[in-house]
Amino acid sequence: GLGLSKKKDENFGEWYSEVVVNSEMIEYYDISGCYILRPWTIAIWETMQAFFDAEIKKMKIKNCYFPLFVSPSVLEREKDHIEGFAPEVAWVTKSGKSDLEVPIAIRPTSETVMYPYFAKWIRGHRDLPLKLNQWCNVVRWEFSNPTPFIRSREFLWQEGHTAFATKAEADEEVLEILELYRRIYEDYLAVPVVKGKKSENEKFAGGLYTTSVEAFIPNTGRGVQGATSHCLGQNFAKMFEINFENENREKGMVWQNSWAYSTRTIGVMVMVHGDDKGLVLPPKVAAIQAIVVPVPYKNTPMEEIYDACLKTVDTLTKAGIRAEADLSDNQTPGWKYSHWEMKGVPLRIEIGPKDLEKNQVRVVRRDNSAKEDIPVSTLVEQVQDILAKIHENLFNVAKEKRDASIKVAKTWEEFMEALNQKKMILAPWCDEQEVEEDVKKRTKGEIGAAKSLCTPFEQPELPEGTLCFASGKPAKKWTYWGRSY
Ligand SMILES: O=C(C[C@H]1NCCC[C@H]1O)Cn1cnc2c(c1=O)CCCC2
Ligand SMILES: [Mg+2]
Repeated sequence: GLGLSKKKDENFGEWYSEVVVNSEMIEYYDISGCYILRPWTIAIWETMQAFFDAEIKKMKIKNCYFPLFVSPSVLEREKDHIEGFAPEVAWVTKSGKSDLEVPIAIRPTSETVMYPYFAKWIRGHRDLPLKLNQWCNVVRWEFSNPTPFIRSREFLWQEGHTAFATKAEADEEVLEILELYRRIYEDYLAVPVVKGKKSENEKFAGGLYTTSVEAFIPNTGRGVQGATSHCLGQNFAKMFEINFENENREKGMVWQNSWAYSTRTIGVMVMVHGDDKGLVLPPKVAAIQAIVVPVPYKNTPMEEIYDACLKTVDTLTKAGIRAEADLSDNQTPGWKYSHWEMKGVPLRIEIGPKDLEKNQVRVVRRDNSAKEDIPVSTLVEQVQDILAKIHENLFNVAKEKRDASIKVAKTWEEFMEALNQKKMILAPWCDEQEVEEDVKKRTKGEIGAAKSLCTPFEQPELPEGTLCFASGKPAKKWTYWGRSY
């Protein structure tokens, strides 16, 4: 088929939109901010889900399902939680022709849906820890520019909600889940992320502290919050009276966490790895890892070539590699090459007459276009090795680009220069909330203000006397700053 009409480095927004459509991941929908997720997307989502679901099952976390609908009294119970978000809540006000007595909210997240029942189910310390997760959709009626996967009015996610007798248990789980999110990005999507803590300003208003994995899109110079793992402290326990009787028969409130990753992960992967030929899929999440294409030659009999293609698919499939053959007889090999490149299939395997003669196949990598002739006898192990190399290369290239986008800034001038160069800025900060507010005010503009992205757990050395880049007060920590999605 035809290639992309937009280039990644020239018109990122339109390039992205074209890639997600031409790779058959997304179909646009008639309601703004809503998108159809096609099988090519769901295959990616299911692979990550299989990993994450297995991992949380090892942690004795159980899946459940709570209703989509929330009654207003409950939704508005936790004040800080809701006031900042109220405009984003979608409401059902009618059924058929008649108005509902009381409007019903559609869940934007499920803390308030679940926690009245946590209060009911948790009586004594034997009921703890209570650890639930649900795979569902949520609705947030966002107004800023909708972007497939990155910012949509409905999205798929998992949301974990856990309750413990002690803070120590909650703290430990927050980091255990955060490590799973790092693995989703780095081990499955080949996207480098930074683990860190959100500022007071940026944390989940209803919580005690928020940790996150932060990605970065070099082309737009914007950070993107990849996934979050919050310790809620006892805030919601107080609101919803979730308390228990401990061993000494004392009444105590539970310590809670909530954590989520969403289909936003897929958008980050597209933005980071995609190129001017289309999507580039990391092998672990590719629905098809190797596409076998027959290359006819003048009057050679096609049956032999087709048989070789099907045999190759069979051999690879038996070894656990997701392989398919494109034997459609109404497209040229060249058309097929660009079609499967657009869809981001990591490996193409070409089989023509000379390959038959030499009992070999020609393998072409999607990430760097490298070509290699491989004897059929060692096909499986070589394909497995190449797929592993593709993941590694995608990660390394993305990490180099991300690291090249990081700039250290110690003064306001250096900060502003780096910000305007679309960098992710690592700066010493006094950790004062008003100073962050001030940075937002001073950087406000057409393309959005800068804000803190996270305070990385890996802190560089902070020499005595280092001053905050924004306030000039004594700096307390190194923090990443930047514009964001
Ligand atoms: O959703 C969370 C916190 C928490 N929810 C559960 C999973 C982890 C974590 O995302 C924050 N949040 C974001 N956005 C909104 C809300 C909200 O609570 C509530 C109202 C509408 C918009
Ligand atoms: Mg939001």
